[in-house]
Amino acid sequence: MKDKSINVLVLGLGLIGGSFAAALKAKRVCNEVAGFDRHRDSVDIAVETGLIDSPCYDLQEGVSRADVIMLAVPMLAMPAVLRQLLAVPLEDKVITDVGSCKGSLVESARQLFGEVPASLVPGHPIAGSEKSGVTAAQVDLFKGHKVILTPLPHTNAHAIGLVKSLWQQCGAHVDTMAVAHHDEVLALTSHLPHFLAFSLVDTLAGNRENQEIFRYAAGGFRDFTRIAGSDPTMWHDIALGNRDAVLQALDRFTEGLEGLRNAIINKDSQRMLGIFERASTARRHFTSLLERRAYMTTLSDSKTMNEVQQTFVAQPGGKVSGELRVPGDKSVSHRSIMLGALAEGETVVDGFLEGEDAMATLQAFRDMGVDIEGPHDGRVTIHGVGMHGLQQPPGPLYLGNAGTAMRLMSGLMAAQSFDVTLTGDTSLSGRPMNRVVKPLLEMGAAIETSEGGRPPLVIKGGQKLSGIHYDLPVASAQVQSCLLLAGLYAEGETSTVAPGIVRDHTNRMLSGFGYPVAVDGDRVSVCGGGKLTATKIDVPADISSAAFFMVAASIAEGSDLLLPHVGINPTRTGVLDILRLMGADISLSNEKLVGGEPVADIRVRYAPLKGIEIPEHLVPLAIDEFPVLFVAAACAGGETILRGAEELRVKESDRIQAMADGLQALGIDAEALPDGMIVKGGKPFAAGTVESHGDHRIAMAFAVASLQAQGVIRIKDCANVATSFPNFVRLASHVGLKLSVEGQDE
Ligand SMILES: O=C(O)C1=C[C@@H](OP(=O)(O)O)[C@@H](O)[C@H](O)C1
Ligand SMILES: C=C(OP(=O)(O)O)C(=O)O
Repeated sequence: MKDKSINVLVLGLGLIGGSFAAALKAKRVCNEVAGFDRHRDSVDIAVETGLIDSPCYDLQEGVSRADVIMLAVPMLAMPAVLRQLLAVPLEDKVITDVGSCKGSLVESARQLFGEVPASLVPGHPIAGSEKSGVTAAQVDLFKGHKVILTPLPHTNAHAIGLVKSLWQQCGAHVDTMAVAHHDEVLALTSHLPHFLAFSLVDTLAGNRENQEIFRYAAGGFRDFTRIAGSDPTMWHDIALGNRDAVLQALDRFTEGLEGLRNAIINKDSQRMLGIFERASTARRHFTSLLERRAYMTTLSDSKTMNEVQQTFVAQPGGKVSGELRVPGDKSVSHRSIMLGALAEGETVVDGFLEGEDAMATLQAFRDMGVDIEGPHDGRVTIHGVGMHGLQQPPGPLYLGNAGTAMRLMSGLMAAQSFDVTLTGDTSLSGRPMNRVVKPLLEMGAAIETSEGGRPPLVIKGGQKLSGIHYDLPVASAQVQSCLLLAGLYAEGETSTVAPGIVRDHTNRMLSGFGYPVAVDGDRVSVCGGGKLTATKIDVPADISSAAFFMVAASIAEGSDLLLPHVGINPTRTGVLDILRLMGADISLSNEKLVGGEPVADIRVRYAPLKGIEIPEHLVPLAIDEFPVLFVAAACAGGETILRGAEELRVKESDRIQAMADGLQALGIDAEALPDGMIVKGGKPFAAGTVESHGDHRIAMAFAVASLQAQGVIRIKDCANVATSFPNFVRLASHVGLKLSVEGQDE
């Protein structure tokens, strides 16, 4: 908005009102930013310190000049201020506020005005501080923070747009929520922690030993109680303004605390460790999710306040050498949690992938009441609850970026006795789910999707499933696995036939857990009603992660790299076959079977590559490796043609388009086909900037390209690399890539 004709009046020049005025004034987007406060001093200070353009000492006169009136007074003062506004002709003036509870404001407005004015846009910036008053105001208080607007169905769209754009001018990200939902969410995430902090400090301060306590109070006390220094009046108002939701939150907390107290009384170590482990990983999991990506993306498609656009900066040239153990296999890690949770007994998993995708699955099962210890150095211990032991999670299960988690879990969740909703980030929310929903409905499941068969999946529990035979229309291991997992609970036999070879980790692992699986040619089936027995799982290094370094070593002269303990399950080795057809020098040693999965050490040495027509039957065997194989193709002499790979268009991004665009941006002749690509290779990559579209494999593929580049390659939006390959930059740099990360670039 650059509407210089707008006059804004801020009523209440405390921390929030003062900062809002200061940010708007600094941006020079309004004709005038005026300020009123019942303490005249505050108005004078706001003028002296340049927070506002002009002072307002007469409320009625100020209101009559304003187009937008921002109510930034303490919550319990809101009704009185609204009453004063009643006396002024408001015409089409937009009114908004910053109160922490929206229900009470809306109710006051309804009582005073008869109905809530269409020009009232309730708002709440999530950016406070334990400091208060006009002197604490800061021009950048809202920068990068979230503001939640809670308009009513009849709120004027122009008014919403205007308020939204003012907040955006202050640097905030704006989300929209329903009033009641806002109050419930804030009661849990903000109000409850504040009341606990006040109560803890008050309790300790009243203790006879208080001197000693405060003298020796260490980091834990400091961290937990910082917010107890907040403005008492404000929090008094919030307690009363959001009383019902706050009481519910306090009750939930008291119940949890009582559980912990009992565990301590009974010396119930498993219970205690369960609580601590769940909390500690949930904290880490959510911190990493919230710091970098979509938070409640289903509520709004805007990006979050914390969305950090990581950019990889790859310097040109170099080679790769030495030894590199890449992280654990993602497919096996997901499945180990799912089957371990449903097994009877304790399953120990080693080599677990501590990437965000697998951690999302782990967190989801914790949310369903499964005690899971770790990961500690790749080890996870799952205390299985048996086939019918999962509990209803407290809310939707958030699966981040992980398609595998959502598709496989939809099969399991369809068969539970409780309702559950599966959600994901922006990328996952755009991926097709009808491929699993359709056959699950045939089995008797009750599932609703969003428009076009997209997530969230709302799954109704208590359905009786019956086995079916299903011919998969696409060669998808996720669809096949989903049906086999649902089949564990279905009456009779569930059988599948895929139109090509798909990864078979589910069958192998089911057998490892003692569940009979019949494999007859391309037909795979299970009968429902059996049980899983806990086992030990050794997760091999992920061949899909190793693939980046196989290509790296193949394209950079002088390279010689050893990748130990990589999974070489024959349903995953398409990348080895394709690279060998292109002339790569790859040798395998130390081949063995660990926990039902074949592994080997893979040595790759530089060799000149040639373009090939990629045999179509290899497509499902290398489905995740094409981004980096396109980089190999660009370095190979001649033309490489891929067809029959339309599935690449519905991965974390449209991988055909994303790679073709990126290759072209780096000067490579790449033509996107509906189901593949033609790459004319043989010349180095030019310097340039490419978009990864938040897709981990696109980001890592272009990092590898830098080895053959003439200048710096900048790769945008790389935070999702952590979904499948934690520590990629460190490990890649260790073997020779010249890679660094630029923080926030926008
Ligand atoms: O079953 C699995 O673990 C996976 C199957 C593949 O997906 P599709 O089944 O969609 O091909 C693959 O792309 C994904 O990364 C993991
Ligand atoms: C497609 C992928 O994963 P998912 O489907 O689990 O998101 C991948 O890792 O390349």
